[in-house]
Amino acid sequence: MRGGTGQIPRLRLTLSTSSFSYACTESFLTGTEPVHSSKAGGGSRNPAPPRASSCLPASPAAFPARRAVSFPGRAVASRPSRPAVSGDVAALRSGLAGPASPPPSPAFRSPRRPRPPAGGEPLPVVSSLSLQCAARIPEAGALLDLLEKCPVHQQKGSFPVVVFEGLDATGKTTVTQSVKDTLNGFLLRSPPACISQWRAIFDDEPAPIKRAFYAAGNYILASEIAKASTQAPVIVDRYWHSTAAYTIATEINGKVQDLPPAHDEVYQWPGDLLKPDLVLLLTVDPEERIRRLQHRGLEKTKEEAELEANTLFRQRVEESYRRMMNPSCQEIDASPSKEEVLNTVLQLIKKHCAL
Ligand SMILES: Nc1ncnc2c1ncn2[C@@H]1O[C@H](COP(=O)(O)OP(=O)(O)O)[C@@H](O)[C@H]1O
Ligand SMILES: Cc1cn([C@H]2C[C@H](O)[C@@H](COP(=O)(O)OP(=O)(O)O)O2)c(=O)[nH]c1=O
Repeated sequence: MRGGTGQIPRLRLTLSTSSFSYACTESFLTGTEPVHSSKAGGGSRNPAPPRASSCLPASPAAFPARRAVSFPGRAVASRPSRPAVSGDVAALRSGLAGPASPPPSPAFRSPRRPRPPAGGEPLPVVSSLSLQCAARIPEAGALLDLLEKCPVHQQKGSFPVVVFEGLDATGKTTVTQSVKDTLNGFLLRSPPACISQWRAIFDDEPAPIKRAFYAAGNYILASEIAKASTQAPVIVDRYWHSTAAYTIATEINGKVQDLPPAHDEVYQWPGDLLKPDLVLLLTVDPEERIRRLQHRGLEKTKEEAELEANTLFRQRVEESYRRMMNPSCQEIDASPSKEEVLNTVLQLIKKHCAL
């Protein structure tokens, strides 16, 4: 069924009254089995691991050949030309290409539907949306399959969960690996390893679809965090704050002053996403960051190219990080040596987490 007719995907980014989520994921069904957590190796960027069996859909037949289908949604999905600033903010709040009015309470539209009654069929709208998504992007179907397996209410274990955020080349990969080694913990990243092989595919899609991928990745990652945090401290390289900050900075053009004001609901953590204990935001001055980027010499993602070319974009991402709430980010100057940064980080973790 997944390879059905070329209907228009209904992937929508929705920013509603308490946070934002992705209407594509309205089609995500709920399930009961947690996704297995993986002990990440760290160090390598954008890993494309062999398909982990625990994360795979049931059969390769689930992946019909990709078809080039023209996509009217593109017009909606591409970055909007800049209307009045207040219009941008209103669009962010009420939903890009989303419903004209905010959804009824509960205000936050979870990427997932409530669990269907035991043994019950998925809601018709759910299955039809899911098929629409999957018809054009087979990997979307596989993503839905994975999300189905994640429990709806994800409980953190007793060990601390510490997230590292920051612009590219601020030192996240370096410090997360060292903290993981020091604390003998788990190192996980967003998007999680089990879906990272599809990242290039979704990165080439219009913005709302791409973001739906990252948003879904956070929920899949949350199940891995939930499981791992019952066994050891969990270190996370990017999580919801990245998805939110890059989305806001992309959808709002212009200067930092044009961002939704501090305390706006767009900076809120989603109500149904497992929260970390501590979020550390690594910052370095722009010159040092460029030096590190050049030294690293890896192929650039679109966001990285944008960050390099566009000072305002970089400022908007960083400022959006600073405005994130509940949990907010604790900023760390990551310009000193690797050893000094590690020391600062470890002290903060000791201070804020029960270790
Ligand atoms: N504190 C530091 N001082 C100097 N160089 C650093 C420091 N931290 C990281 N680097 C170097 O900067 C580059 C980018 O770091 P990386 O950890 O890959 O950043 P990110 O994961 O945030 O993109 C790498 O070449 C890394 O070795
Ligand atoms: C996790 C995540 C990353 N991104 C972007 C930010 C980065 O510019 C790009 C690459 O992220 P990443 O692979 O984590 O790069 P790095 O190790 O250099 O930090 O993807 C999003 O736009 N949304 C997200 O949810």
